[in-house]
Amino acid sequence: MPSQHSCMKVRLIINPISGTRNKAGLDRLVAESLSPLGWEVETVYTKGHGDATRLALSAVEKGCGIVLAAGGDGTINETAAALCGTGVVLGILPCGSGNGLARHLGIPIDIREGLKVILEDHPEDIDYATVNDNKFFCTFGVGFDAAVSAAFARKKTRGKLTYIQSTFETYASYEPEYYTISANGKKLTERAFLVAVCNASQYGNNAYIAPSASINDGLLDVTIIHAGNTLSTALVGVDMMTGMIERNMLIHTFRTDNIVIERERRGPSHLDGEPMEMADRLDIRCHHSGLRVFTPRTVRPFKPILTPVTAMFNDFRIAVSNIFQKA
Ligand SMILES: Nc1ncnc2c1ncn2[C@@H]1O[C@H](COP(=O)(O)OP(=O)(O)OP(=O)(O)O)[C@@H](O)[C@H]1O
Repeated sequence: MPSQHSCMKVRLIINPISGTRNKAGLDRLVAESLSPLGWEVETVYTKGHGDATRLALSAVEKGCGIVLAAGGDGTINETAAALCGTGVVLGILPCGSGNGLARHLGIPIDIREGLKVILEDHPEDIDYATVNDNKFFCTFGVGFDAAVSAAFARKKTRGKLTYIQSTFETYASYEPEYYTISANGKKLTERAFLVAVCNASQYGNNAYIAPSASINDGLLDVTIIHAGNTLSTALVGVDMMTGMIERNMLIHTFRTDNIVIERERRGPSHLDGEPMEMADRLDIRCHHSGLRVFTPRTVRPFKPILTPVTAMFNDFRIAVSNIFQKA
């Protein structure tokens, strides 16, 4: 198969604890699947937080032209952070619990199908963003979503069911906070359930917090969920899972290439689903076309209800087949 990246040195970074999928034999599966491209694939494993950045940086230094990351949004974030502006192409093999960036880009969650995207050899430049110099590629948030990320990180198990459990547990005791938001020459202060700044359309697990977001428009989609009562806030969740959040009365959305969020004190936030304690002032910027990623040549356009429901059935099918497959 002719490839613009033939004879390329490739590093495969695997996070063994991401998601619930068994990773035994994944290195062999990747090497076999990509053998038609003639790439020299070296596999390394992460041992803890920050490892994927270190391993991706050393891959760049060694002259690798491609780095493949097998994990969830945390692993993709750490890997991609080292590749921004280098021209080295990131390949995403979704093995996480949420897989928000992969889902946004239309990369199949089935790993064998995901490998076909790499075989298509179709790299594309996408935007990324920074919050006080920390990079994110999918979503950043303060408020309820940050609290859920922190709760999820404390759990001993991973996967979609643990996310759902963390969401309900957090919801039971969550209190909205005040935020002052400055963007596009305007300033507003309000008590919000959450403020999400989105480079991509979803948190992961088909939770569409910004269904219209484009990842290569040089802009971030901001979704503010106003503080409401228990029922109206629960309905936001339903609209988010069906891709209909923009029509919800509790939502305020806009686009910008930079935004400042101020809160009363430093506190929880999340970057691509990874919890992080951050400052009271959050300076967020979009960096246009800063990362090169393998993407599918064709992606079906997003359709409310249809796209999320199809994805949900597909996830179920993959979960069942993963039970019977080793890798
Ligand atoms: N060997 C390891 N042991 C424990 N933690 C690890 C290891 N390697 C990486 N990590 C950390 O695991 C965390 C979770 O990884 P990741 O986000 O990829 O999976 P996930 O949370 O299951 O998926 P998603 O982010 O899509 O929901 C990251 O913070 C990462 O730094």
